[in-house]
Amino acid sequence: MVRDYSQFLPNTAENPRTKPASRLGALGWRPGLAQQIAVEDMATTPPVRVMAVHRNGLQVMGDDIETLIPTGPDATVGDWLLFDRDVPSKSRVLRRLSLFKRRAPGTARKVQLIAANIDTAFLVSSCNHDFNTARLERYVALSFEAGAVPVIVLTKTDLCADVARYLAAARAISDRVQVIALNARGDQPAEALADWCKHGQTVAFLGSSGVGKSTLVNGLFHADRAATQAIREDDSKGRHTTTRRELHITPGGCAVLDTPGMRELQLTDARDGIDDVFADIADLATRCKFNDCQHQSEPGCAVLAAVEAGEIDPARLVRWRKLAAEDRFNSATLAERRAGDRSFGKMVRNVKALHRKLGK
Ligand SMILES: Nc1nc2c(ncn2[C@@H]2O[C@H](COP(=O)(O)OP(=O)(O)OP(=O)(O)O)[C@@H](O)[C@H]2O)c(=O)[nH]1
Ligand SMILES: [Zn+2]
Repeated sequence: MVRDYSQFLPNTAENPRTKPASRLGALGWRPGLAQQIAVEDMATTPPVRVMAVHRNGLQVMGDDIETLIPTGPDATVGDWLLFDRDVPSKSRVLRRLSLFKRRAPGTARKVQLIAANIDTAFLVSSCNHDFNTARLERYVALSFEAGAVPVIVLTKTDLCADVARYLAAARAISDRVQVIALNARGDQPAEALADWCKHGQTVAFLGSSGVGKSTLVNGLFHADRAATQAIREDDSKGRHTTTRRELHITPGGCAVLDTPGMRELQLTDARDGIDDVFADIADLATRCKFNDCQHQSEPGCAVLAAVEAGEIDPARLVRWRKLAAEDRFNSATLAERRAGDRSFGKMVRNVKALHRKLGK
């Protein structure tokens, strides 16, 4: 059977007038999702996107559908469902193209879905003392792990005398991550983020409170959709102004997520994402003499050799170890944690010792 998905594809910029913009297209519908459903089923179980998660259900939207599905499907904001008209709560969740998740606090194994089908994760930091390399590395690892493309956005360039220094530090994080710097309050955001905010794309903003996420979202909408509040001048910390967890579609057809939950993301099962950020170190580690090399003091350790040779920044090695340890700890079950408490404590001491040894 030949499937024709053309009607579900976003209109291209070249032919915006050929037909009215498909709502599904603006919502992010695309071939990777369309191939999960037979064309003849599109009418009986039409695709809908989860626009918001409420206490009493999921707010979904599709072509000619806008409704609340009572709690049932194990879905999160950004998910695509095949809407079951007869029994909405039995709507099937489509395979995700990306997924941000975290472990529920308190329990060892329960996974909470945060956001699904995010194409680009804007990792926002301002050019002031909010800037923290380790935190950005963590967000980059999470984004890689989730399957989203991370882009680092440095804000408040208008208040900073040395933007180049922040740019250099952010660029050093990974050569796979683009970095942009801007004044979020000006009219730069829409243009600076345009490459990632095209019709049919879904983007999310991650970053500490007060770094300018809502301001950037405003810039994309050219309107005051997300309320921004005055920042406390003294410590560069913003007040908590964002409380919603939903997708908004810009006039240009880009779905935008700005959710508080994304800030508190823990590293869980993010081993691959971490290795992507620290690809150089992870590569070297495969060349250590011992398979289980801890890169502490083992003979034939390729990582330590590279540090000694000045090829690897020792501070970066320390951050990699911390991130990997955090991931291991968060990913472990309660039982594993208990059993591992002793070795975890030992590992922490080892990292601290390495810290001291390297004079960091
Ligand atoms: N001068 C200047 N001010 C900015 C910039 N970006 C954000 N601000 C200001 O910083 C304050 C906080 O910005 P928000 O956009 O609310 O920050 P947020 O990241 O959304 O904060 P939460 O909602 O708490 O997570 C506001 O007063 C903004 O106007 C910037 O690039 N330059
Ligand atoms: Zn080693």
